[in-house]
Amino acid sequence: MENGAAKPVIVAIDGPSGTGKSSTSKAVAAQLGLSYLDTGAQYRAITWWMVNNGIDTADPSAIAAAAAKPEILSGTDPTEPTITVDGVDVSGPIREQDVTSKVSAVSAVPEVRARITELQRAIAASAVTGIVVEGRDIGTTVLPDADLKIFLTASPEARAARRSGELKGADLHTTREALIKRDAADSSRKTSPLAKADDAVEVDTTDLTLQQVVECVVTLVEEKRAGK
Ligand SMILES: Nc1ncnc2c1ncn2[C@@H]1O[C@H](COP(=O)(O)OP(=O)(O)OP(=O)(O)O)[C@@H](O)[C@H]1O
Ligand SMILES: Nc1ccn([C@@H]2O[C@H](COP(=O)(O)O)[C@@H](O)[C@H]2O)c(=O)n1
Repeated sequence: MENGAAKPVIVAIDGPSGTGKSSTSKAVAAQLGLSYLDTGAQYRAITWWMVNNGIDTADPSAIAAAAAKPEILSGTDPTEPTITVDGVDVSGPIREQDVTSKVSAVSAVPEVRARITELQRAIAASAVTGIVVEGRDIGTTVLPDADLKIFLTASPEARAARRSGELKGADLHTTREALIKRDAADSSRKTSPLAKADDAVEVDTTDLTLQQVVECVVTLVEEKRAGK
């Protein structure tokens, strides 16, 4: 860049549910002074709006017709990420079971994906030092030219154990089945399914601590920046 400032670095982190995308992305972004975008929160926010406005989430044409209506704003400070819909803070309600069970159906609708993808690209383009963007299709569709693409994985057992710890001891079997069901829906949709980009680095987090995963990703970003 002309003034000698470093070029913004764009990091895409994708993977199935519970592999550690949010925890890793926030920590990496905070450590490296980058912005952070949780794209799952945006799909959850539009799902919350559909439910609250009486849209039938089993009816793709009703979802498509309403997709442009809600105003979704994401705050990208990794130490305090925010999400609002029409000015309302929805960071709590979007994590509730009702939204979780409906988000895959809403996010499969092409008009929803087009709208949210446009928002995501605009946010990434305006990140001054760079950004870590996490989701399901960031490396494949949203930011195919990202400087670094990571695809996190973990066994269903490890992911269920992590989630049930988070949900204060929710039943392991039920949690595992719910994760597998959501991943299957996200991987099999026609538009921009959950997938590893050909040029993504796969990191299996099953036997790694969160700290180890963060260190691994930070090292990969630093190597990229150094042109290695
Ligand atoms: N390597 C790890 N070892 C142990 N626990 C972890 C690890 N990575 C993340 N966790 C924990 O697992 C849970 C899920 O992590 P996180 O929310 O980051 O996953 P995610 O991939 O973003 O999930 P989702 O896609 O469903 O939002 C959190 O409680 C987090 O603290
Ligand atoms: N890039 C993305 C990100 C998320 N989704 C959909 O949102 C759901 C919730 O994501 P979480 O990360 O908050 O669990 C997810 O199950 C997908 O349906 C998406 O489609 N694309």
